[in-house]
Amino acid sequence: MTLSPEEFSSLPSGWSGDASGISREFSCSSYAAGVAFALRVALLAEKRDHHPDALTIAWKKVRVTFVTHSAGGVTNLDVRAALEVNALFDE
Ligand SMILES: C[C@H](O)[C@H](O)[C@H]1CNC2=NC(N)=NC(=O)C2=N1
Repeated sequence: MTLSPEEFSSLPSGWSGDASGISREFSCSSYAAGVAFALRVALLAEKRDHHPDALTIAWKKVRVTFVTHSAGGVTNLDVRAALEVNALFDE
């Protein structure tokens, strides 16, 4: 089931979006730290079998976007993934 408007207003810290996906941009201490973080996001996604729609590495920044492709919108799977990515970043 896709998120209700109320659920969109209480996304995990730093995340925003709409029915097309939720995203957060993470600031990293260096380009290499960003690449390492993106790899950890990718490995988590493999473990959970829930993958970012987009995982973009830029200079000292990583942007992560989730949407549940099979549901055609944002679901609790995406919110759970966002929380886990936040926890990875905060480790
Ligand atoms: C077969 C496999 O479980 C599916 O293709 C999974 C993989 N990862 C996925 N990730 C996301 N974000 N949405 C999906 O619908 C999805 N489907």
